[in-house]
Amino acid sequence: MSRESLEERLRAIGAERYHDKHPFHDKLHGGECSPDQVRAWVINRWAYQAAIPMKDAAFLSRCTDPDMRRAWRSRIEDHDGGINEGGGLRRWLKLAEAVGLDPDYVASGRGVLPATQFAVDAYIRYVRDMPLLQAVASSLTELFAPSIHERRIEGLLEHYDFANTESLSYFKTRLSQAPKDVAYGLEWVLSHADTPEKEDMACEALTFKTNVLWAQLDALWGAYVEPARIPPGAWRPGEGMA
Ligand SMILES: O=C(O)c1cc(C(=O)O)c2c(n1)C(=O)C(=O)c1cc(C(=O)O)[nH]c1-2
Repeated sequence: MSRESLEERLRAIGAERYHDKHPFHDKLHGGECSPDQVRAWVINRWAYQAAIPMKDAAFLSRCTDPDMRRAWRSRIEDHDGGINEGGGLRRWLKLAEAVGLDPDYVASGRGVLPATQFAVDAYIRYVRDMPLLQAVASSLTELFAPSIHERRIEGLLEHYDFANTESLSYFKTRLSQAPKDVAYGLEWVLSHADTPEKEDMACEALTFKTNVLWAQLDALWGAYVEPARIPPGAWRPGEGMA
């Protein structure tokens, strides 16, 4: 198989399985979420945001090539940022504040749905334990992220009063960060997946990751969209407000 055909296979996985196809995103971007459904999304998505620098730290801990570590470490800087200015995580908390939540409540991780926590923990473990090729390939959902971020910025600005440049700064910033990460990750996967078995491994990793993302939205839908069924211990409307 050629590099081109592997890239085609990877893109086909995104076209079929990426979470931009999930009905929760249609509802969110189309202005059909209630304020509490938006809050539930912000609280649960925090769990994913918080896991990302942890999985990247797990990645760095097993990476023996200094050049690769140098290229990869900016991912942690993007999310954690410096002591004073912070990074993506702090920008996410701006969104939390804008939708009426107490940022300390969101940052505590309390109220996150059990299935969401299982999914994000599985992502950290996957990156820590699987062959490096799969650890890298699992990040390639970011090939498809800029277009969903663009659609989200547009949809939220159109439909919700809380949306403005400050509250949506997380997504705006990702528009320039994600392409640099994914260009590196894709090139690395295409040049290291040099046997049919390794190509399959890369595709399996990307499929696994689309499942991590999809499972989070299924959990959200089951808990907060009618007929809503909020699991014990998960966030209930009214809790964690500013
Ligand atoms: O809003 C989204 O749909 C979305 C999806 C993804 C993704 O595809 O994993 C990421 C992000 N956002 C994101 O903001 C982000 O920083 C990010 C890092 C990673 C990763 O796997 O390393 N994915 C994503």
